[in-house]
Amino acid sequence: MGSTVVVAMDGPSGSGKSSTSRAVAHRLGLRYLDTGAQFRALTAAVLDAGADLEDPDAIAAAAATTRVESGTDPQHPTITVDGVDVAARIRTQEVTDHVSAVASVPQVRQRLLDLQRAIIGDGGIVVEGRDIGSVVAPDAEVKLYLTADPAARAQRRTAENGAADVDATRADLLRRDSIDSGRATAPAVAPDGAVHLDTTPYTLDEVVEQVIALVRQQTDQHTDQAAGRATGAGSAP
Ligand SMILES: Nc1ncnc2c1ncn2[C@@H]1O[C@H](COP(=O)(O)OP(=O)(O)O)[C@@H](O)[C@H]1O
Ligand SMILES: Nc1ccn([C@H]2C[C@H](O)[C@@H](COP(=O)(O)OP(=O)(O)O)O2)c(=O)n1
Repeated sequence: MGSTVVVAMDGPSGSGKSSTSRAVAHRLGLRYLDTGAQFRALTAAVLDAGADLEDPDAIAAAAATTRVESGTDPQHPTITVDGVDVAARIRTQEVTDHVSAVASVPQVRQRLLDLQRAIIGDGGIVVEGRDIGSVVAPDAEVKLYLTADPAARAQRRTAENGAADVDATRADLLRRDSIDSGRATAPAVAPDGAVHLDTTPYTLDEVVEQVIALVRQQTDQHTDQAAGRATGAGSAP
């Protein structure tokens, strides 16, 4: 696999972005970046700083001095805040409850946008989130928009968390969908040019196979186009 490819994977919670991205990156020898984990990490830092979560300026100030680092090995992704491992902390209900509010603050998004683009660098990476194909990497060679029925998403999340209350999980997913897609800065959208994949009827393995086939097809197309440009193929004599 060409090591400069960027695969942008967007979609709502529980659509399968993380598990699909990690498996695809591992299979294709690419790096992996979970941008949701970065927003969760800044949220944990903002909570620890005791900032007023109703006050965007207070959130921005608390986030401004926080150093977030992401390890991009798809088999062992890591996330630290000021050098401290926060992998478990960012999955707590407290962080989940507040992450969409923190992610709505423009200064928070700008700070992470700079970091995300620095990590993407020359590519060779699968990046997942809500604004990857639209804002972070609009020139990505491969753009995917994953969805699934809310019932399936809630069922998946409930099983993953070992929680009992599917209805509460579903309500929480829909609450975050609404904040994420309604915010003014970089709202969660289906990016222009993204291939829409409804994962509801497919197993994770089936989705991974479909995405790998698409990445191969799209990157072959790009290679063909580049070769065409190099030889002048397709242009007027
Ligand atoms: N196609 C699928 N079918 C069934 N379960 C899936 C599928 N894709 C992902 N899952 C499971 O659903 C849960 C949420 O998936 P995840 O990849 O974390 O979604 P997202 O990153 O979009 O929130 C995980 O436990 C994962 O193993
Ligand atoms: N690129 C991104 C990634 C996540 N976010 C926000 C919106 C999401 O509700 C939270 C958490 O994202 P995450 O991908 O961890 O959420 P789930 O694992 O799907 O529950 O962060 C964002 O605004 N932009």
